Amino acid sequence: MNQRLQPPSFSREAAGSGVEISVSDVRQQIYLADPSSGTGSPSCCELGSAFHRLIASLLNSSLSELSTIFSGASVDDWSAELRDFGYRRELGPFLVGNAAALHGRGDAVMNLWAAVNEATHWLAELFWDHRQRQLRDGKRFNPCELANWFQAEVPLRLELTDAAWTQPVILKGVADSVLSLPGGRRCVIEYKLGKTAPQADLCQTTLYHQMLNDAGNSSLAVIGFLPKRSERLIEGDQIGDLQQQLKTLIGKLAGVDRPRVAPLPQRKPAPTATPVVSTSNPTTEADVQSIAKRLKAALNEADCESNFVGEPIIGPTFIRFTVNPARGVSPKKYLSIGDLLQIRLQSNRPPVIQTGAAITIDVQRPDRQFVAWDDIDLPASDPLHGCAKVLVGVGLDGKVRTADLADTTCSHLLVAGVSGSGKSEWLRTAVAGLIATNTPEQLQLVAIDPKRVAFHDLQGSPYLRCPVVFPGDADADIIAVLDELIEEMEERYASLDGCASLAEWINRHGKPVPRIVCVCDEYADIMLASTKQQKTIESRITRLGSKGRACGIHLILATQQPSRRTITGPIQSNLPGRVGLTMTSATESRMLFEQRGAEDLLMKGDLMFKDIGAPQRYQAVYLSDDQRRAIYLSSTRNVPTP
Ligand SMILES: Nc1ncnc2c1ncn2[C@@H]1O[C@H](COP(=O)(O)OP(=O)(O)OP(=O)(O)O)[C@@H](O)[C@H]1O
Repeated sequence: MNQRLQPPSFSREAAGSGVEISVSDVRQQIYLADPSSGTGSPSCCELGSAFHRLIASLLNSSLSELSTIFSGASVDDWSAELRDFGYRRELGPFLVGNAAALHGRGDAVMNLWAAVNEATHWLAELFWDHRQRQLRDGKRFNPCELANWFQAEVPLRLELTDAAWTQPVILKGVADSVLSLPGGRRCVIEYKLGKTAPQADLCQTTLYHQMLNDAGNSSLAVIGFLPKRSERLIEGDQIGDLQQQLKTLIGKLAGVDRPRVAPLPQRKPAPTATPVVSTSNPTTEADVQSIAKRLKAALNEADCESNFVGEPIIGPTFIRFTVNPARGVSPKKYLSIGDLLQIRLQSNRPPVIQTGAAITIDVQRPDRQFVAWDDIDLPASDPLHGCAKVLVGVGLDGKVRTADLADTTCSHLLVAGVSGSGKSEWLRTAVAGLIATNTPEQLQLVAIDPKRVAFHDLQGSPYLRCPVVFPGDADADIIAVLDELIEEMEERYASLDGCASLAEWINRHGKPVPRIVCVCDEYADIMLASTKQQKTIESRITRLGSKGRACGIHLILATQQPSRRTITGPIQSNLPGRVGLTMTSATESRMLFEQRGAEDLLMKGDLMFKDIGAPQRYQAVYLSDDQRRAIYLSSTRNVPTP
């Protein structure tokens, strides 16, 4: 059964003066919104536990055992000895003892074995490096010293409070491992076996990190072992925004946040845009009541008897109704009645229906409003750093949503949508937002434009790092452009001089270094030119995606065709922020968000955005051609600095 369709059931308990919630609950909720992992089946869980026991047991070995294991002459010898020892002590007995339960699960067992190989090699390398350091310092190699720095299965607890919450939340969980380094620094480590859910794993580790008392002086690492080892190490001071977003999610899950009802926004239509359904009268409260009545009747007709929860919320593009299914009605059923609701509500497209803690039904607003640039407040800009926030759109609460490129959860963005969905407009407005909040010393743009119309107006802008690249022109060399960015990235890393990030370097030296944003419309057109080109471009994107953020280099890539051919594994995992405009099918929506829904969006800048948790719906900001040109060609920041 599709787990996403079940309402979440959290192990919420009243814990004296607060609501208790576990880190696994939070992870599960993020995972269900983005279920790209294969975790969850009992046999896999059993293998996962065996894997964790194996690592803990290796690290708990005695001095004489470790000395024997590490008596060989190379790191490969150490790795082989460690693996064989682990097999004899933990894995072999586990496999024999569970032979019946593992019958028919040969693939899973082979995966476990591959992960054990990767993990023992990782440990062998750690011990080898430690030995080199000890020898360099004139000390005797003592493997137990390093092993003792690891503490396995560490129980953690944290009380969270917030002025907007009705009561505190007690967060509990058990971290896989805490590494205590000399000098007091600590690192939370989560070991991941099998295909990981990167976002859920990062969030889980971030919470454990926050639960350490000395979170400011510690870091976190998520280490995956399948199909190959992958390590993601993050310094504590880089995850402030993620922690804040997680706190908001926790407040919701624990049911302690106070509900908010947004006022009815009446925004100016954009000069060139026409409403989806023409109406001379703006939506009134009476109209909303009438739509609610028709919706209720249609739900009853579809055997989805529902109770309406709270007031409908009116956004610029649609009206959101929140409902609870009556007893006996499956939440899954709502996902199959979109076409009927569309007919009964006489709208152009089926409503967007999302299931989760409650069911939301987004009905097209009869007098669709567009969000004009002049009506929004741009994000604040720091006098030294500028601003790394990209305009995403305006939400149901009337507030502007931004994607912070400095944040790990959306350091690079993938944008997708059919022709006419508003993709190019979104990219152009995103670029305008960045220009308006930075000086040319704080921001440099690299624009790649296969359609030749998306960034035409940028030519001549003082923010361009190099002239706009028009693939197809004789002198346009995309690979060379990406290679130049990689070279810049490596140079920046080399000159960080002990600073954990570019931001820290800028603070230390008190002068700006430009953030570089490479924005590319229709990247799939370029990538799919040939198999060789695909591999080459993919490898460049992977390098920039995995290492670019810390030194201020970011990618924003757009495509009309979100398919397996264009959103390949490396691109999926290295471009974490997602902007989805209208798609042709639910399959495409799943490609980007792991859930359906984007196929029912209403074109013209109606979009979903996802960094952590479930995707949220926004209306993109509209910028007229003249305004955009003026912003592109100006050389000063347009917003006041705080
Ligand atoms: N945020 C917006 N607000 C209002 N109208 C919009 C918005 N974004 C796009 N539109 C309207 O939708 C039309 C199509 O947008 P756009 O050219 O960006 O689509 P696209 O997805 O890039 O399509 P293609 O790939 O064919 O170029 C625009 O001409 C504009 O009228």
